[in-house]
Amino acid sequence: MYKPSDKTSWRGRTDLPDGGLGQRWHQVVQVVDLSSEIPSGGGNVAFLGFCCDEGVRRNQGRVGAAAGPDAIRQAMSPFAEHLPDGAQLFEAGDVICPNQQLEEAQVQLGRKVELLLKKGYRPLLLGGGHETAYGHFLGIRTFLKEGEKLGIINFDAHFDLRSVEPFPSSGTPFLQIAQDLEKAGQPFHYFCLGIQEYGNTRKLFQTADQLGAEYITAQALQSEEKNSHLFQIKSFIQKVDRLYVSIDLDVFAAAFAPGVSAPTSLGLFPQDFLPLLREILNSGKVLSMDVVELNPIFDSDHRTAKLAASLIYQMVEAWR
Ligand SMILES: N=CN[C@@H](CCC(=O)O)C(=O)O
Ligand SMILES: [Mn+2]
Ligand SMILES: [Mn+2]
Repeated sequence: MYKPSDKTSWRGRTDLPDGGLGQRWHQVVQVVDLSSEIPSGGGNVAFLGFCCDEGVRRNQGRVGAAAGPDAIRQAMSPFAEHLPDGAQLFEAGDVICPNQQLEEAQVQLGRKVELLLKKGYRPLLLGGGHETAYGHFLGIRTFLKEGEKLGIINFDAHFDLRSVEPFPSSGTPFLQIAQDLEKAGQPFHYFCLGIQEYGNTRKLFQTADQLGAEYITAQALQSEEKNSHLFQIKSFIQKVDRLYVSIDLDVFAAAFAPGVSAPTSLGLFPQDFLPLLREILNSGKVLSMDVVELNPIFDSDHRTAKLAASLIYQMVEAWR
């Protein structure tokens, strides 16, 4: 289920006459093959794709997110290279979900995440539907030290706390995580930012409340109370040791993110989001991140892929 990168999606313009000063991401990104021994990551970011939309299919969504990772790579390719001295970028290939084998693909994804973390990389996963999150968590959980408290920050129009019965899907990952943590006697610290009331039933709000989940709606985030939101985020971060940050692109307004499984007309503007992301990354607690739900089939003019790529540019720059 794992395919190392052959770098074919990393292509873009070149400015050869400018030499080293004209470098772009597609020219500096280095392949790491997770099927063999890998060098230490030295705290650098490694991209890992999850080519999967089986969870979206099961969740009655419009499929296409399996092609998300390559679309994001193509959008990142031409970025001008401004990495800090000594920083490197790594490309760790894809975990691919064949023939509806979602559960096994999530286990495989978890193993690759765990390997990257153990070797000292900062994993940045490219989804895939939001079923990416459960596989991602499996790897994070195995890496965490005994007693370390994990906080999960999910930017999403939806809670993704649906019942795991009759089957797991892109709508269930955070309830799966809550249930796994409960079985292990560990707390579930979950903060969802950008919730749309009309996109979540009373049942989902009830589940969120029962689990002690924190959330801020998109409408509140767009209001003037910016400082109180930053304060709430800081307080959440203080309670935990490590952070897993998940960004579902449907948290953004459909004008910016049309290419997702479930578009959100009244979603966030990127400018609402960036100060929150910076606050989170400045904490120094972020262990691993993902950007999910890009569906290239509906992505007019690659708008959503370009948004995802631009967010990743900011994430790579501010992640410390
Ligand atoms: N990944 C989650 N997706 C949403 C889809 C909502 C919709 O189809 O409208 C959810 O399950 O809530
Ligand atoms: Mn989601
Ligand atoms: Mn969503």
